[in-house]
Amino acid sequence: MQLPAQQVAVLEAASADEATSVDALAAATDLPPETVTGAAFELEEDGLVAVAERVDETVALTEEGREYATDGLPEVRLYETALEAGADADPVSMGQVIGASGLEGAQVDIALSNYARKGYGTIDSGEITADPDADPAADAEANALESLAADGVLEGSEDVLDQLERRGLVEITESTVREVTLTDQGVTELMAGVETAETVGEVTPELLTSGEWEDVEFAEYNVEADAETVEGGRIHVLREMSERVKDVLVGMGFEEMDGPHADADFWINDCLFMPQDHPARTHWDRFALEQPTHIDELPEDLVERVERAHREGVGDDGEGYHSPWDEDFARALALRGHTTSLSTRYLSGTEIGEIEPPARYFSVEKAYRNDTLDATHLLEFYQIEGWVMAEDLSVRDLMGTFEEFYAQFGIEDIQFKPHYNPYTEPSFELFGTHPTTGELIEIGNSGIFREEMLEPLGVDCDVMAWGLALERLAMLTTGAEDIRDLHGTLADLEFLRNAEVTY
Ligand SMILES: N[C@@H](Cc1ccccc1)C(=O)O
Repeated sequence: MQLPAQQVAVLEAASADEATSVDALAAATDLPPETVTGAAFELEEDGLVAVAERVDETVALTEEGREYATDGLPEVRLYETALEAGADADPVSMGQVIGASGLEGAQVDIALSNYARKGYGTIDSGEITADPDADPAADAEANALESLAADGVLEGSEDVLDQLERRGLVEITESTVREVTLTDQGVTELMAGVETAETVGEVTPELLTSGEWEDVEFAEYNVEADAETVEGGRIHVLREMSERVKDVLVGMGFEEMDGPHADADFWINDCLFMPQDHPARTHWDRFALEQPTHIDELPEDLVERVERAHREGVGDDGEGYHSPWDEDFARALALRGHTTSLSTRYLSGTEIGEIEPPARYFSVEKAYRNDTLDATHLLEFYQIEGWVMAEDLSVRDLMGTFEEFYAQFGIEDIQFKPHYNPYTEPSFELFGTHPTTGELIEIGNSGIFREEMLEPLGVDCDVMAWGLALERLAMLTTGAEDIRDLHGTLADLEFLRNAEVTY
């Protein structure tokens, strides 16, 4: 009989006595596994082979699992230290045992939450006891970890495996394994002689113009064959997040602001009543521009009013810093350290003319700071800037706006902390709880703009305002624990492929 080349290869590599896996056949035939699978199904249809399927579980230690396999499970370490401290006789202070155990950070919680569950002892009102009969050598979880680390073989029951998976110490992956065995008919055909039929995988212009297509045999498609996973492109999760934030704010009645990334210090700081000798205005914190160094145009009358506010203060009592002020310093260009520069531009009337209350504006744009890169800081990040201009605004309005905004992302537990900004009074920092670590993370800064800032800008009603961090919001909604997983060179591709913007 005649068969396509791949089928002949698989048929010849398969055995009647034992089942051969697709991977083994792929190695033997030098064909990709998906081609072998396709050929095997074709052969099965012709009754020449039997294809059996099973699901294989592979268990691998996670980084944390590997760590515990070497150092011991935190609860076992706690137990051993408790024994040394004599907690098998009398209760001992927890602080003392934890200190002596060398357990740190999250490991302390892990130790405590597993200690009593596994019968190592009790923990009650700050004191710990150790059950003298407990036996760490018989700890099924520890033994399973050890055997996995030593020879990749898991010893232990399904329950232990489940528990280890729940604790994030092992990762279980399932894969379908297909095995091929020759049937009697296959053996008969092989003995009678199987030849390779030339088959054609696709129609080419040459086949069509030469008319050869009429005589060739076409390979059949098998839509069930496993194929290589093709990762398509997608919109970056931060971009999606930013689009979603914009939708939410537009839905709340806000209009969008737009403006330069590199801007005069005048708009970034001076209009915010930030004294020119403020520490955030030193070259340590800002990215200055080398070329051009200064802005060309600033509205003269506004410059004059801002200078007066800095030098003489504002209001009847002339309160303020009475600090020196230099126009050349204000004209210097830098990458904006916050997008509040857009707010000052709009509030001053220079962008779209005088704005009448009630009005609401926002932007979701990049800001740049010479910070130290860590799990919650990037050198460039997105700020969700916003402000509301109206008569008689209060802190309740500010808090209510945040509650309404964050609730749309499923965040219902924001917390406020009194804060200080040179340009707002009162001021509040906002915090949210990280969904997996439970840590409070700062997600924004806000307040009610001071008269010293608003008067020179020509605004004579209340303005409440904020700058929220888009990446931090994304950490709360996606569960990313490190801002660098979201973007930058260390970003985890697997995470970026799968992360969803929830709301
Ligand atoms: N500019 C502030 C945020 C803010 C804007 C407006 C009012 C109050 C605070 C920051 O970057 O942290």
